[in-house]
Amino acid sequence: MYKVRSKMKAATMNLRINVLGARGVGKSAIAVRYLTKRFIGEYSSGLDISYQTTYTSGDGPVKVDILDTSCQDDCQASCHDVYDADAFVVVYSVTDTDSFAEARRQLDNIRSQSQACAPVLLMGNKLDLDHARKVFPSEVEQVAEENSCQHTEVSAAECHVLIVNSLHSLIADTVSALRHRGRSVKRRRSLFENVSRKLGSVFRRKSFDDSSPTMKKKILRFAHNNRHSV
Ligand SMILES: Nc1nc2c(ncn2[C@@H]2O[C@H](COP(=O)(O)OP(=O)(O)OP(=O)(O)O)[C@@H](O)[C@H]2O)c(=O)[nH]1
Repeated sequence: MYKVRSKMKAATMNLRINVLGARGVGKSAIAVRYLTKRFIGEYSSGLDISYQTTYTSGDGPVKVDILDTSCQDDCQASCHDVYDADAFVVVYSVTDTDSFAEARRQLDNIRSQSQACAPVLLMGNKLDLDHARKVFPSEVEQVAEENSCQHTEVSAAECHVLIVNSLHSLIADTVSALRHRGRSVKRRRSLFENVSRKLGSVFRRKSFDDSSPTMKKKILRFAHNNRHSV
């Protein structure tokens, strides 16, 4: 009897996450924080940038394309491409009610497009400016519930931990949703942009440990409420 060795590799899954939201809410800051753990303060505006990273799930590697959309608000609302993704991060600023209204419009658009069931993370940014908060948790919870999406609040300026945990949770949900729907392999055009190598020399490292005591408290409270580990 001969032993037959299978050389078949587990299929690699590709998925795309689009980051949407009003201008200046911190979409680029969040994407760059997730990919490099760093915050540089100023980011190029007016261009869609696609980044690629690999997430390791229990069933093997998952190639993740993150599209940081940067078109005008009215363009985002009408541009079909921005809704062509497996999952979405919809960003608003906790200090800006207009940006939250724009986030609601984006959620409506996502839910009325072909990706109506795609996992969505509603992300309030600029939590370090909590003293100037204009968007309150009760209304966010209601909108998140109406749209069946996860929600969290972060500060791209202060800490990467919640951003990383929230995005990993979104990716894990997306992988299991796609596997449930029986999609093992999906190929998408991807543009690789190694932001770490390109911008690494000008980044200033800032982590949870560097955060102020007040910020640490806020982060721990949100981590507890959202069941993340810091
Ligand atoms: N205080 C504070 N400022 C932030 C934070 N995140 C981003 N910013 C600032 O907000 C401004 C806009 O950030 P971007 O990441 O360029 O925002 P964007 O949504 O990508 O902007 P567009 O590409 O023009 O749509 C920059 O000056 C950032 O430094 C944050 O968590 N806290």
